[in-house]
Amino acid sequence: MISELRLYQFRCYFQMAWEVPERGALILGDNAQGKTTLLEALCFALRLHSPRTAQAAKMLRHGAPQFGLRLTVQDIVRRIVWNGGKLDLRVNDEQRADYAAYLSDSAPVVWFGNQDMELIMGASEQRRAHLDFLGTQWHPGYRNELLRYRKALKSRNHLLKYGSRNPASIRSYTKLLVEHGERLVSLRAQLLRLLLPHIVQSHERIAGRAEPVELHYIRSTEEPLADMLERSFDDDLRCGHTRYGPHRDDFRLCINGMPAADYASEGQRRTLAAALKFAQASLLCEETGIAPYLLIDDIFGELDPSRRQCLMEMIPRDSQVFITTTHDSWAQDNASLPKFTLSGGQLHPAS
Ligand SMILES: Nc1ncnc2c1ncn2[C@@H]1O[C@H](COP(=O)(O)OP(=O)(O)OP(=O)(O)O)[C@@H](O)[C@H]1O
Repeated sequence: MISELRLYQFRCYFQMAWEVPERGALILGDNAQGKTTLLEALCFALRLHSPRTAQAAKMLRHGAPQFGLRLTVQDIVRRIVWNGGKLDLRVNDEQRADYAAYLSDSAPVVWFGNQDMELIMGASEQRRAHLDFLGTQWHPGYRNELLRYRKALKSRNHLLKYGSRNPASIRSYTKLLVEHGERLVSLRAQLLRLLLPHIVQSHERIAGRAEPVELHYIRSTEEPLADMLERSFDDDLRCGHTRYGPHRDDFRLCINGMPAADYASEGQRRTLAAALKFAQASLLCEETGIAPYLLIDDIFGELDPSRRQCLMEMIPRDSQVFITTTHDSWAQDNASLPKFTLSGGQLHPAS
């Protein structure tokens, strides 16, 4: 459990220290007070991942030269300093050489923000990002394959764009792309198979009735990736980028046999998106044996009281949970978490 968080020059926070209650907290604040930023800081300190940006530099307070995060989890202190484009990662003052070393003993996280409500209908990038964040927390090999795939893709695209006179070099990256791409696809498909029963269960609890839910992995090509990349070589050269592979894959949720993105009502899509998030929490519990931290950003105020109650009951018992809201009334109704108000970058226990 997290017992303390300290921020330094992190987005809107100049300096802040917070003694974190054992069960987590419900954080109430007006718009633009730093609620999402607080959850982002927790997410980054735990997983080196921000759901808002892929560039750590964006988290730097405007005009500041560096930012720092310090998280105490039981008797372990995790510390991150970003300075001049470099991240210094330490656990109990010992430097961790890279992301993988820092993450190796950090607990999983489930992030549930407002934009996730659009997960079913939204762009495929959003669903891939969602799947990859889950995958990297589920299986150590997933992160490895994903990073190697991305590296090969970046190099191949660079050559396609700027080095077209050298097809042999492009083909050497194609080989790497296929090798890591196929492994990544098979891990993603395995992950979706494991996730499905958790979604079915969560969906039934939230919707209050059983409806057939399916989950399909959609490849950007039906052909083996190696064949497709060979066949599209000239077109890729003309376009200057790689048009097939796991970076273009997607997954689709179906309800009652029909794709939810095309046929489900808005309410059904939101229920499915919530089910997907809570399924993620129960899958991570089951697969890693560790209750994930839940970071829930401003979604509860939008839901009716019975649905809120249902979601609260679905939070894994041992999870530490952080919920933000602008809705005073819902915060007052909810007696189960310690409450704080956030204003001007400072947290205060709510009376
Ligand atoms: N890098 C940065 N440096 C300084 N301030 C920043 C930076 N990035 C964002 N901000 C500001 O931080 C403030 C708080 O943003 P945040 O998204 O955390 O607010 P919030 O309380 O979640 O608001 P809302 O309820 O509207 O979602 C905003 O005014 C935003 O413009």
